[in-house]
Formats: sequence, C-alpha cells, structure tokens
Amino acid sequence: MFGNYRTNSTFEEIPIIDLKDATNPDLEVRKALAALIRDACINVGFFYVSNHGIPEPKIEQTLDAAKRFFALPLAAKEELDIHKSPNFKGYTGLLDENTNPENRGDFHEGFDLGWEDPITSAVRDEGGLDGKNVWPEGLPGFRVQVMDYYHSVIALGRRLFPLFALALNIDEHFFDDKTTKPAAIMRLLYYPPQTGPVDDRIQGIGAHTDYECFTILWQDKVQALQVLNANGKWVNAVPIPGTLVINIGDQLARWTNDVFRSTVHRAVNRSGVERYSIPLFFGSNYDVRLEAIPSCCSEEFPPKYPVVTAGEYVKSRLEETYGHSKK
Ligand SMILES: O=C(O)CCC(=O)C(=O)O
Ligand SMILES: [Fe+2]
Repeated sequence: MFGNYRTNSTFEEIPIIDLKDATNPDLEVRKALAALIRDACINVGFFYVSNHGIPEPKIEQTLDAAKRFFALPLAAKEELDIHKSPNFKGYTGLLDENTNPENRGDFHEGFDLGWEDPITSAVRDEGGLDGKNVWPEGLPGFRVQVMDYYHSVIALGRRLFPLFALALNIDEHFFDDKTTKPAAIMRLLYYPPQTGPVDDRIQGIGAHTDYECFTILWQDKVQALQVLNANGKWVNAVPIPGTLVINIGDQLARWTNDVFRSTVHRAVNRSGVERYSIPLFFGSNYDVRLEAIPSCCSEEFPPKYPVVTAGEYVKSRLEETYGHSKK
C-alpha cells in the first residue's frame, strides 16, 4: 500500500507537529494528526513536537542534573566508564565514541542509562542490553531527577507508537504488545564548544543514523544539530523552545521497509558556548522480530532486509560504535 511512498524529498525545513490531539477520543482527529506524522516520516525523518506533555520544570531539573554530573572531576566520571559495564551504561569521555567511522572521535561527553522500575528501582534482566545502571556518588537527587524525566519520555514514546501505526494504516494497537518492555536508552550529552581551527573529522557527534525505532531529543538553545537532505545539504534543526525533536531510527526504517526514513544527522557545536542535549532512543522489546510490515511491501517493493530481532540489531550497532575506544 505504501510501496511507492518512498521519496527523495529535498526538505529545507523540519515540520512542527502539535500533539495536543494525540489521544483525542475521535479517531478521525487522531488520523488527521497521523497523516502529518506520515508525511514527516516519509519525507524528512525528523519533526518537532509541541504540546508533548513533559512539564518544563521537569526538563530544567534534568538539565541541572546533567550539568552537575559533567562538572564532576574526571576521575569520578571515569569510575563509571561505559567500557566497564557489560550492558553499555555509564560515562563516555571526550573522543571515546566515534559515530562516523571516517572521523577521529566525537567531541562530546555522555552518560547512558536505561530502564529501572519507577517505584522499586528494580532493573530488568532480559539478557542483552537491559540490566544495571551505574550512578555517581555525591550528587544528591541525581538518580531520582534523571529517572523521573526518563519515565515521562517513555510515556510520550508510548503515546507516539499508536500514531505511527495509524500513519502506516495498520491497527492502532499493532505496536502495543511489542513495546511492553521497550528498549530505551537515554543519554545526557555535553558538547564543549569547538573554537579556533577545527579538524573537520572531529565533530560533536559525527554523521550517523540512530539505531532504534525513534529518538525523542531535548536540546538546549544552542544550535548544533543538523539533518542531511537528499541533495546532500545540512539543514539546521534550529532549537525551538517548548518542543522536542523526534527522528526515525534504523529499526523502524527496517520494519517499514524504508517507507519511513532514518535520516542522517550530526551535531557540530561551533557556537563558542557549551551545549547540552538529552536523547532517548525508543525501541521495541528486544525479542521482537523486525519483519517488514505488510502495508509497506508490495510486489514491486518486496522486503529489503533480512529479519533480525531488535535486540540483536541494536547490540551489533552499539558494539561497532564503542569498539572504537575499547580499552
Ligand atoms: O545532540 C544532538 O542534538 C543529537 C544527538 C544524537 O544525534 C545522538 O545522540 O544520536
Ligand atoms: Fe543521533
């Protein structure tokens, strides 16, 4: 049905979509919203959302937590080095990650965490990528603030999946049983400014696509994120107060047989001031087989990708990224 929906759109702007009707009781209203999302996913792979339901003070608190974390002495952060974690949790130092293999390392620091029960803090252990988070000492309230924001973003992700389903003309609840234990890694990111002569192969985060179904990104007021259009032009994802940025990742691109675009992007902070951002990568349950959704295939467009489970797929991508700095 969407066989010929692939476009080579050379978008110049990233659309803003108002989510106020995301759970409107009228199906026709939800479908109208889903049509805007379909258009953005097919043509751009990125969109902003307003009225996303995450209160500003909660975002501010999380930003404050991130600032306190990155201000810790290097040795304290290195205690939590991501390479010490069997499941990719903890701290990444400057240049430790290399998202674009042609580059020399990403000019950011990061802190990665995953799902914990909001009440008991219990973690899941499905094997693979779930499991324990690591937490810094001596930052009162850090864990609670960060997890509080994390769970709000997860709730937003769950509100988005039915809209993606409507956008694909499949049952609105198609993704429900496939996202009961969503793979959701969140990162606090800190980009120091890059001033003076800059090696083009050292960017805040090199050109890449995301691995999961979609990413929900908060960015501060500093312009750095850029999105590649089909003409090879980098389009700025200008910070817009009150919005979050949503972008499609490779899992959903595979699942939709490339009807939805997983668009290449990067972040380059040449602003002269530091920048913070917080992406959360929302995937399906790890054991879901990413088999092309029937509405996205036709005789002309048969399934393009071998079927893998979501967990196998993400793990192999993470191993590639962090292999660069394996100690
Ligand atoms: O910091 C940003 O704006 C983008 C981060 C990003 O693309 C990522 O972490 O995958
Ligand atoms: Fe990304």
